[in-house]
Amino acid sequence: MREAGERGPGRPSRRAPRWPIKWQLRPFGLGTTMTPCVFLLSEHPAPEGLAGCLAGCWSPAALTHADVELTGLRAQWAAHRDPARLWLLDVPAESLGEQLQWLIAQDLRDTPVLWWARTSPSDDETIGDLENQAWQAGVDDVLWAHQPDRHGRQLERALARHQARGGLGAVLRHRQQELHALRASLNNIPAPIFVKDAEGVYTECNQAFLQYLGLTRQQVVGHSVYDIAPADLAKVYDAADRALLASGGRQIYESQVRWADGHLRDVLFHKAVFHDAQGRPTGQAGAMFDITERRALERRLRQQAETDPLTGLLNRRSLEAQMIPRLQRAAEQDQALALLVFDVDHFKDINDGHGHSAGDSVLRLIAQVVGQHLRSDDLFARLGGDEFVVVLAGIEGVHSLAQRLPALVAAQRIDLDDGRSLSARISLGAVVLPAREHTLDSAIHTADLVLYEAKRLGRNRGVVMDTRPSSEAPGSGPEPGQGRGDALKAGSA
Ligand SMILES: Nc1nc2c(ncn2[C@@H]2O[C@H](COP(=O)(O)OP(=O)(O)OP(=O)(O)O)[C@@H](O)[C@H]2O)c(=O)[nH]1
Repeated sequence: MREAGERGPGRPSRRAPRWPIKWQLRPFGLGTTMTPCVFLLSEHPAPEGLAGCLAGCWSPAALTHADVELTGLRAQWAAHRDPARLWLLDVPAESLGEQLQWLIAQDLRDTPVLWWARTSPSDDETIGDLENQAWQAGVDDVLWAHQPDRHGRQLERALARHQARGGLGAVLRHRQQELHALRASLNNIPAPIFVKDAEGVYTECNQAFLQYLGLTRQQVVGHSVYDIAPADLAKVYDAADRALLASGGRQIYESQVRWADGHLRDVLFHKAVFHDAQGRPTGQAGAMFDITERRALERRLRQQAETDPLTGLLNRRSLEAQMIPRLQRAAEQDQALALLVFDVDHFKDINDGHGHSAGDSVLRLIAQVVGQHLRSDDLFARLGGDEFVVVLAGIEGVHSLAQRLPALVAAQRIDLDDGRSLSARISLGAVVLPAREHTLDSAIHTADLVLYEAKRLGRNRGVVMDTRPSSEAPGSGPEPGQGRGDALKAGSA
């Protein structure tokens, strides 16, 4: 039996009968060996010609196995299903396709199916149409009742074709074995794998996929991402699927997937489209790779690379990186820049007198106290040793902050492990720089000069220098006690 739609064997030749049908059927294996064969009979009453011919060429033993049954076919079939029998199925012409579908469902695809058509069309065109229709439906050949001289050859041809290709059933069995092996392989792959059709419906997945999501095969196959994933993630997958199908190629992207335990995991998707014979995208196959641990490690490494391990503040390198867009924006938008630099007074004495770890505690405490008085968009970094820098998001409040911070630090007491306690002081230099291009280094250098001034003035204080020319200063004028144009303002804690 051919698969529906397969090309037919072509029109039988119209030659004169050569042998009686009995003789023609004998050599084709329809004798004692009983090649399984299904005849679809198109009309009532029974085509006795055919039945008679077949009976005549059958050995008596084989004939006892032959069912010549013209009605109640499906019930008979279900009761006596036996591929070694000859089946004559009564099929009206109009339901030929339907009957073939039913036969296909019976997995009889390695059995030749011939249609005994008792219709006697008058013209070649009608014959051709009906034959085409039959071949399209999957019939191996059409035996016209009014052309008995051809039947032997037609039957021979149909059987030979089946023998030559080992029977479509064998091919299907082989394919089923391949599919089985493929599924077994997929199930052995630890990465979750899935296949979806062009509408985004899952058609296949492996065990790892089911385990990863904590779902059963029934919950996945036949369903879409909207059935198995949280709505927000399903939208992401759906958009990616559509983009992939439109591109017709491959896709790699990162997203998250709700794990079997309900937690979200970071996942890398690798997907590719597959196409039909005409090159149309018919679906996609993909694999998921869990990158949660890798992402966490990357985050840790990035954090280590960007932060000062003692205080958790930005280090100099990441401050530089974050300052690039800020300095650029300040230059483009004519914004002044406010920057504070401070260090611990006589820090060496703290280290020498209380030990290095006491010095570390002082640095940590200062970072914590100062950090509490900054805004989230201010940048706070430890430049190294006991030197810190703050870049304010705006210049407002720079004077009060410069004066408050030394006092806030001085008010802290640090309890040491040996029961003693100590306090620390800081000196701070702040600059307000005019709106033009600056580098971080030049800004820090200017602030450092102001910090030295604070040290010179006796430490434990903040000094502010506003380097803006008065023309750039806002109309509000300086804050009380604030100088302008390279003026210094010092305040002690
Ligand atoms: N505990 C500790 N000490 C450090 C660290 N890094 C640098 N230091 C010490 O910090 C001290 C810095 O001293 P300086 O800034 O040169 O001088 P100072 O004693 O603070 O004096 P002034 O700045 O003039 O007030 C040195 O003794 C360094 O060894 C660190 O991570 N932890």
